[in-house]
Amino acid sequence: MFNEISVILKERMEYLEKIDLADRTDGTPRNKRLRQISADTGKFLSLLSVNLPEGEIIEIGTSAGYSTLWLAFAARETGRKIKTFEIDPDKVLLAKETFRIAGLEDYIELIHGDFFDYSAQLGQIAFCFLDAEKEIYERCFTEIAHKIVVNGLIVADNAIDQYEGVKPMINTATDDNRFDCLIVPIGNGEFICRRK
Ligand SMILES: C[S@@+](CC[C@H](N)C(=O)[O-])C[C@H]1O[C@@H](n2cnc3c(N)ncnc32)[C@H](O)[C@@H]1O
Repeated sequence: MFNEISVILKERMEYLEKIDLADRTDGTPRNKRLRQISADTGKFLSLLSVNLPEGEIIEIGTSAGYSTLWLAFAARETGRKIKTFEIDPDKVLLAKETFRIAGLEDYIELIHGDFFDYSAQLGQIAFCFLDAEKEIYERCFTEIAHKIVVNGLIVADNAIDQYEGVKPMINTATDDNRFDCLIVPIGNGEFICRRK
């Protein structure tokens, strides 16, 4: 999977990595920064999502599509499709560009809007990557927990570097007997919930 990343795709990933790095120091306002996952986290998401049960694969918080690309490698491998949600119009434009350049549009459905306006319409979910504002993590968990299929996963980013923000979700999920949960120290810390 990782050996099949094309030169064009690698270049787009490096381009986004550079913007993300510059964002962190050049005074770009927080809501306009790309705030991407690390490459290691991306590989981890690919590996986790390549062997999923039946159900939707979703991402909450697309930004410019960097994390979506990693999920899309697995989707290409397995012939599946990701639904990714992004509320910010400028980031939607960047993400569209990313998916077009990467040639992975067939494996990605980009939805411009607030995730909560769409969550009720979702069917059974096999995988959710949660990477939006930390204040909404617990609500996202509550909205989707009952839709996660057996052996399905929720993976939430920033469980270590923004532990206090993610804590309400961590506590709610850990207390929920339907899930086995663990924080994995990769990238910014990934909180994984597996539906029993
Ligand atoms: C941390 S960034 C996502 C980074 C991206 N996952 C990556 O690694 O490339 C969080 C994104 O979530 C988006 N967002 C926040 N609340 C949202 C909501 N309710 N629905 C959809 N997107 C939302 C923000 O606009 C922002 O672009």
